[in-house]
Amino acid sequence: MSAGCEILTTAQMRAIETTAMNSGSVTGLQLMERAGRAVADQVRLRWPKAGRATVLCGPGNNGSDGFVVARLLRRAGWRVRVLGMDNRPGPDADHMKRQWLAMGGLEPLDAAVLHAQPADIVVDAIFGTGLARPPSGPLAEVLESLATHPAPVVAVDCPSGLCLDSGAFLGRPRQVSDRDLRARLTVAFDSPKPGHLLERGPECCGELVIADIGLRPWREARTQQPVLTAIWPRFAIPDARCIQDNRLGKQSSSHPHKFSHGHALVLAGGRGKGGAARLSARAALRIGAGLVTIAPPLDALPDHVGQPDALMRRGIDDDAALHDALGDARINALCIGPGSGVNRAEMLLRAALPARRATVLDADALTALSQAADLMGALHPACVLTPHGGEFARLFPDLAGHLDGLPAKGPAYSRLDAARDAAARCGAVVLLKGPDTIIAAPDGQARIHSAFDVPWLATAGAGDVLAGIITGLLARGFQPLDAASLGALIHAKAARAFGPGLIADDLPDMIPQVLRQLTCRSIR
Ligand SMILES: NC(=O)C1=CN([C@@H]2O[C@H](COP(=O)(O)OP(=O)(O)OC[C@H]3O[C@@H](n4cnc5c(N)ncnc54)[C@H](OP(=O)(O)O)[C@@H]3O)[C@@H](O)[C@H]2O)[C@@H](O)CC1
Ligand SMILES: [K+]
Repeated sequence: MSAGCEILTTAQMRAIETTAMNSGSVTGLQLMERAGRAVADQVRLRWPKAGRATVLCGPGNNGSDGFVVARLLRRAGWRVRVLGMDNRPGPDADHMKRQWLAMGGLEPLDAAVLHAQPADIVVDAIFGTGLARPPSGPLAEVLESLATHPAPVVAVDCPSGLCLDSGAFLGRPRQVSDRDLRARLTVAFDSPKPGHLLERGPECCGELVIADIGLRPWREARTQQPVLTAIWPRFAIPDARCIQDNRLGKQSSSHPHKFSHGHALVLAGGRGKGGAARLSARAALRIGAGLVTIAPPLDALPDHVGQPDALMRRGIDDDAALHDALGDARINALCIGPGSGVNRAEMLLRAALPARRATVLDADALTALSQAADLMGALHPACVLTPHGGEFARLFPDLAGHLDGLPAKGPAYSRLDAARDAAARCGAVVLLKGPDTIIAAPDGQARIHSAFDVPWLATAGAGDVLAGIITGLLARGFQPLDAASLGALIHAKAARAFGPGLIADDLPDMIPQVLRQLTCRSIR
């Protein structure tokens, strides 16, 4: 699967910047000038009529970018105030500051000064990738008062205080707060960073633009493959790094047969409890699994008659019956957990995991896993775990614990770190659900999928549908990391296409429309 756009950590970004400068082909001053120009250009694009800008410049290079923005906006006819610090910057930063001082003044970076005069925009260039600890003293006061400032905020690289590796505000609770600094627009450089997409990042960055500052040759010269990518990123990016996957709609042979698209087995719960598994099974059919069988206990088979007719039914009462069913090697993907009940899930897992088929563990299967330590040891690389935050905390309490409390220093431990650590520990793919869904593989590869714009996806049964989509993709032969990533993408796209008012039952039937969008040429 083409994996979308690469995400760079702040350390990787710094390394690329250093390599570029050491090559002698580009200087730090040139990079700063390009960064500042990119921000000024975006401001002028959105506010074509010159107005009043207040630019807040911090102690490091983020602040230097701010001085460039101030200079370029002044040249473009804006009335510009700059609030800055009386610190001793490095030579490049000093150069940028002097260039500004040749054309304008410098007021103290102070909350009262910020509010002393009105502005049409405020440019936040206080902290960027170098934020190392929670802001304190007067800088913290400026940031607090900026959060309630009436003018739109344009953030240079990120809203200041946001840790670009985790998406948490350093020194602040991780939950949503009225005191969060929310930018209207964030202009970041070269590549998105994890914090743009995780936790508070997407909401607080506002519109995110990734600006090209000429570092591409050094980014591409690195030998290692990207290990962290954004799936179907929804931000503007200046190059063609976002490639779509064309394999989804393709038949796997020139004479396709239903078995060439796999056979998914969805284990269901007892009488009257089959709805969740039916949602999963319907989604597995819609995503294109060749055959889908729903398997409740024998006495619950009548619950599933004709829903839908394409669904096959088979009674599976116990682990022995599942073991028998798995004698058919064509059954190549299992879904265990939705509506199954915890005891039944545990029994089924004991039979299923040794068979080493591709297996999605959701809902009750995750609870069963958290209660039986030996099952955790039976997981294998073809398993996909799909916990939400609560299930994750039951499965990996120590990892979830790292996310509690105030993030005290950067880079803060992130949901990405937690998902990666969990995948490495259990040897399976972990999809940690949320508005920022993270999909992590045991080898460290990870993907982030942001779906902050579809809050109506948080509806009963939506998780069962996701489990079914992933199971169907596994049946079709997608690797676990790809199946989980594409599953998250298609699930959110289906919800987006339906719009508010969605119930989980609507999701599977939106899948054909999403597939047409994703693979329009190859599916026809
Ligand atoms: N990478 C690139 O390609 C390019 C990057 N560019 C730009 O550079 C930015 C990164 O610059 P940067 O490394 O100087 O970091 P930045 O965010 O300005 O802050 C560091 C300063 O803040 C200080 N400090 C830290 N925490 C603090 C706290 N809580 N309270 C108080 N002080 C604190 C810290 O001091 P120290 O920790 O040493 O005390 C240091 O002085 C990046 O975001 C982008 O805008 C472009 O110009 C060109 C291309
Ligand atoms: K900033």
